[in-house]
Amino acid sequence: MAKPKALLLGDIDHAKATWESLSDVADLVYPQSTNRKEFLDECRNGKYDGVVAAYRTFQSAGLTGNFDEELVKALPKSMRFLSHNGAGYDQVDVHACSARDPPILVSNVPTAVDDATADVNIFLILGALRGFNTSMLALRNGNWRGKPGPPLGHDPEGKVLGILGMGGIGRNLKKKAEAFGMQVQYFNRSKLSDELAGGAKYVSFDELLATSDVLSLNLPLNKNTRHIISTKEFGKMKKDIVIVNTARGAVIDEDALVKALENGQVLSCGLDVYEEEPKIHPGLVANPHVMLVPHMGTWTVETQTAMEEWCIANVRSALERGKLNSPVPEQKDLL
Ligand SMILES: O=CC(=O)O
Repeated sequence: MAKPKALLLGDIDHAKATWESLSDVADLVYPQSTNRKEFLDECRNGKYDGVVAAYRTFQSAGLTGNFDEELVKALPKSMRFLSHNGAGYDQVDVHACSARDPPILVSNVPTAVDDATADVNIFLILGALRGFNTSMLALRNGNWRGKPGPPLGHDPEGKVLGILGMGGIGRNLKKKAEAFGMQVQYFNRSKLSDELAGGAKYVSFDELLATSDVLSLNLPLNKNTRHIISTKEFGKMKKDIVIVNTARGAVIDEDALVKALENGQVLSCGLDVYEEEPKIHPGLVANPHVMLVPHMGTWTVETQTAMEEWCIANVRSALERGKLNSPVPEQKDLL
């Protein structure tokens, strides 16, 4: 009997041997196309017929575009599983995957990303509180600390950290921030159990905005969270708040953020993610009070390896057991 096929969209850099070991249960197939149109043509021309599971990376959107309704409809009927390499899966229209007949079940990578992302979060919190960017820029421009010298920074000790979105990364960040003496409060769609909250105070969204010294965005991007922080929300915050985002750029309205920085409502911010990556709002690039990292939350050998292994394990499980190990929560009714 012919083996099922497994399709790779994007690159595997660390777990190559594990990917290749899937050839004991599947024929491994790779796209020849170099853009979305060609990929859609390949799908429609039957090149991927027999593909049961696909593995995709965040960067593969450069080839296929987002997994939107058009793409989902073009995929072969044989395809039942999509293993997405990333915690955030806003590039995948899960609703379209569920609605297709037969549905495509989607998995993501929770937990493996938590430590590295929360580390970048802490780096950005400390950097933005201390205002390191101005003097780091001055030094590289040959001006030592710049003139008239950098403004004094602020200690994390005793500051209130508001975490918006208390999933795995938010909870990991909480523990790290407490080691720096920060007091943690959070808002989440639902209150966590005492055990998961670990003593962090649950507050309303408005209270989080009004009483945090540092606000960290740790929630997924979806239609309910796009621009969850915009002009109205900045207006409810403490003056001189520090904003940090390692989630997805579009949870903040970048235009509104630039204005809030310019009018002094926001003291400084630290960003790893942007609304239109790899483009960055010129108002952010121009502002020395903004720490900018080019989407590197999970960019470590250890974490990238763990994420690849995780996704391949999802593909193997799909092929061998007809089940994903870490299905996305939106599809729990389909399982
Ligand atoms: O951005 C990184 C991820 O979603 O894992």
